Amino acid sequence: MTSAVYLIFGATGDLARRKLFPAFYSMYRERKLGDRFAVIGLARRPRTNEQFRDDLYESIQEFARYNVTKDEQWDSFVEHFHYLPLDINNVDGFKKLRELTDELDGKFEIGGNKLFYLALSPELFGNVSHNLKAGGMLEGTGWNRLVIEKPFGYDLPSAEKLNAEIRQVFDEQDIYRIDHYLGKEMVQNINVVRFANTFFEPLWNNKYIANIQITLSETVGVEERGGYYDRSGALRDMGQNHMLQMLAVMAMEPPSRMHPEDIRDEKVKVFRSLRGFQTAAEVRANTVRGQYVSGTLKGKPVPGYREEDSVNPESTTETYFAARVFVDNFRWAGVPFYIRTGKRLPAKTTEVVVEFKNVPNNVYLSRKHKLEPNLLVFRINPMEGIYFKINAKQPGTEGTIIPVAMDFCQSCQVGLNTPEAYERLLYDAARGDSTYFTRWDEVALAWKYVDKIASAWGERTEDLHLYAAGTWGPERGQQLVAEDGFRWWPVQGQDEGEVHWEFVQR
Ligand SMILES: NC(=O)C1=CN([C@@H]2O[C@H](COP(=O)(O)OP(=O)(O)OC[C@H]3O[C@@H](n4cnc5c(N)ncnc54)[C@H](OP(=O)(O)O)[C@@H]3O)[C@@H](O)[C@H]2O)C=CC1
Ligand SMILES: O=C1O[C@H](COP(=O)(O)O)[C@@H](O)[C@H](O)[C@H]1O
Repeated sequence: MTSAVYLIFGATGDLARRKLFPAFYSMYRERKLGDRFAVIGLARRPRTNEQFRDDLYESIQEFARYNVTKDEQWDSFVEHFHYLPLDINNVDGFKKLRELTDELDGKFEIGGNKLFYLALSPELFGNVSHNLKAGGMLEGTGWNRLVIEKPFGYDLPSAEKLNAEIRQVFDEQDIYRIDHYLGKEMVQNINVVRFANTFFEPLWNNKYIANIQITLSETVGVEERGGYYDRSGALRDMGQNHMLQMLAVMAMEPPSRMHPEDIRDEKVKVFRSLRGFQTAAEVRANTVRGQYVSGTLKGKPVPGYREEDSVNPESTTETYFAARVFVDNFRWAGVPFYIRTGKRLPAKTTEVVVEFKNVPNNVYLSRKHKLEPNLLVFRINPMEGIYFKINAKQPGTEGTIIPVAMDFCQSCQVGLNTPEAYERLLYDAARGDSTYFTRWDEVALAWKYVDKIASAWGERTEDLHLYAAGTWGPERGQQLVAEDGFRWWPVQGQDEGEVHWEFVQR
């Protein structure tokens, strides 16, 4: 349990409401916060403490994992929450902030530790850092940590600028860059499955693995987020961060110890080994971008991307992105990693599928049995589990071979109520554990890789493939995998009952 004053910049915003406040409540209920903490909500609009606490209650009621009622437990939780109107661009406000922080620090016996959470648009990050220093917020005893949200820049040059601004004030070790996928239970489980079991690691290489597929599909459209998304697109919104991070976790070498820097060093080696694209033609051959047009999802008609209110009606921003990625090192030479993500796809799901090579000599071929490859599937989100597909004899037959599943359904056992990524990450930042936050060199290398794609795409728009909402993206996305003799394995989503592992006996 760590004592700290949590300063939430952007406390009236969507992220704070949907993720951060519910995370505080769960941490409190699970006794991870203890009693020596305070939370100061900061934003420009005026709010009294009472109004802020009412907003807090509503957000927890709507989004938290625990039920909440206005009882004694609530009273003792909410007394830790305070609000201060503050314009980040005005340093004078930071003096008041210092006074309130000191007052709460004394009242709750915190000892000077401060965690600054920037739930803000990234253009404000530099000014906040500067004014935190100028306003005297970083002086005194205890630690000061900065938690920042994605997107971390728009490309490598803008990310470098942002980083330089922040680094004028904070050391790298005190900066916690959020990639909330790293906070997901099953992403963290990938390392455990890989490094705590005897039978996966010997197979984890190009001798036995044919390809790895990472799918991050969403049923939601862009809705009211067009202001941000239309400038970003799927490649920057998901590809540069969540998808490449998951790829790195799958591909990294075992670290010598489970120390944050050792783990991040191994991920950096993966990023350095990514085969960068040299020409626009290479980019076109290995990537696909698409944009949804109107279609039907879950039986309901939905508008196309360009028809969304918050989007430019002539937008060429991609809402779907797929790529064939190679990690040019000893372990992975020749193994394609296929990654894809899209909005308005038929299912909300994140899955990582490892497709193994077939046995070297199929002794069953004479019986006309084409063996299905073994699959190991990490089901990340929203269902959580690990799934293994193997070939077995169908009972009662002369030797008919069928694929069967070994299915560890984590969410069936512990429910969908496992800690949310934000809870875990907030807790880790407060404890000073940066394992599941991205280090600057990872972020920079990921931008370097993605920038090549973005700039090749920027040169032409002819290859923006349109796909109907409710489908699995453009046909070209299927071809990308088929060209290598593979296919996307169907993923299991929560939203679409018809999407399932149709070839597996459950
Ligand atoms: N929402 C989400 O689910 C996710 C968000 N993110 C990232 O988190 C960050 C915040 O996103 P989100 O909450 O959606 O954004 P919102 O636009 O909903 O909130 C922005 C917040 O910033 C405050 N703010 C804006 N300007 C100032 C200023 N000059 N001084 C003080 N406060 C200011 C606003 O309050 P006020 O107007 O009162 O000043 C508001 O509280 C972004 O970087 C976003 O990309 C990342 C992943 C998911
Ligand atoms: O970072 C983002 O992630 C969400 C998807 O997150 P999930 O945890 O719900 O899978 C995505 O909708 C959003 O566009 C992106 O900014």
